[in-house]
Amino acid sequence: MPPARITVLISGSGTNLQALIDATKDGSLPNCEIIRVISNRKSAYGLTRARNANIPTTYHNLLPYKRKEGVSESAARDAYDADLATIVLADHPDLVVCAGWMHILTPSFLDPLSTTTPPLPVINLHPALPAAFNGANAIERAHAAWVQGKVDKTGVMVHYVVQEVDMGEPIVVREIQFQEGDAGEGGVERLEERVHHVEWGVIVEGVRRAVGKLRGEGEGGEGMNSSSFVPCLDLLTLNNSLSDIQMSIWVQGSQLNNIPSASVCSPLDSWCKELDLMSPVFPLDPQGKSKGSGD
Ligand SMILES: Nc1nc2c(c(=O)[nH]1)N[C@@H](CN(C=O)c1ccc(C(=O)N[C@@H](CCC(=O)O)C(=O)O)cc1)CN2
Ligand SMILES: NCC(=O)N[C@@H]1O[C@H](COP(=O)([O-])[O-])[C@@H](O)[C@H]1O
Repeated sequence: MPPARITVLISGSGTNLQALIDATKDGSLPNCEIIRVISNRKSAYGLTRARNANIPTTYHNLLPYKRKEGVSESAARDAYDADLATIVLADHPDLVVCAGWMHILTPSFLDPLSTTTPPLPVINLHPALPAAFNGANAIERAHAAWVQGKVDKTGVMVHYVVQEVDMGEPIVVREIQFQEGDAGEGGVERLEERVHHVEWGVIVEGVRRAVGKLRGEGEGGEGMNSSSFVPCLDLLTLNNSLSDIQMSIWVQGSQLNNIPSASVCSPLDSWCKELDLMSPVFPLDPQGKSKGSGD
């Protein structure tokens, strides 16, 4: 079977792109190839990561569209997105991954992809739980809600992209419990660091599942212990210590319940091992410099 062709959209440092690049090389994302990286920001360090990995890159900026005489903001965005779809479709990818893409995608982009045969799926990494903090700055907003006592956890998900922002069907969801150390000076930054470490694993698992689904490999995707796999189990809640994993079960974005890991049946244990979630070692920080900022 030829490798799955993946196009990645970025806007910033590209640490999640780097996690995908590393995964295609170390075997944790088997038979997948990143065929192009597209950024809306010229200075995005993710473009450097792509070039270092010999992956074709495209810089697709919105400003020239907005500067055209007599063109409204929405018309400019439509034209921009239509051209983005043309760029993407020219490579005949199997999957598009938004890894920190900081534009809301309009139907001018989504419609051409959904009407190809087969439809070209778009997935997105979002640093929040389903329907919790949709849109930009989700980590900061979740932290503010925790400080105000409104939430006791946040998380990361990969979901299918639909027009309604961050409301597409979740593919993988992982909860993150707030910690005492998230309060006070530097609390947001400490939370962000934990969120990013979780993201680097979740984005790989999300792509693996989306590719598995494209290939008709069932819920868990290739390599999962699918015979005993609990299909609806998409979520692991890691509280402060890995030794005490709380399992929550989400189905189609709705949380069903929390069950203490002690009562977890063996298939889940094997699933945990399969995903290396029992290990205290999260995915290594993708190589390359620390998070930069987009321009
Ligand atoms: N139609 C969709 N587009 C996008 C989705 C989606 O689910 N449906 N996911 C987002 C990613 N994203 C959150 O995960 C997100 C990114 C950016 C914004 C946003 O408000 N962007 C502003 C501009 C911000 C900037 O340029 O700095 C905007 O587009 O006006 C919201 C959500 C990817 N797109
Ligand atoms: N709403 C989308 C969104 O907030 N995406 C976020 O952008 C960052 C990209 O980091 P990276 O450039 O280092 O991969 C990630 O934290 C990702 O969750």
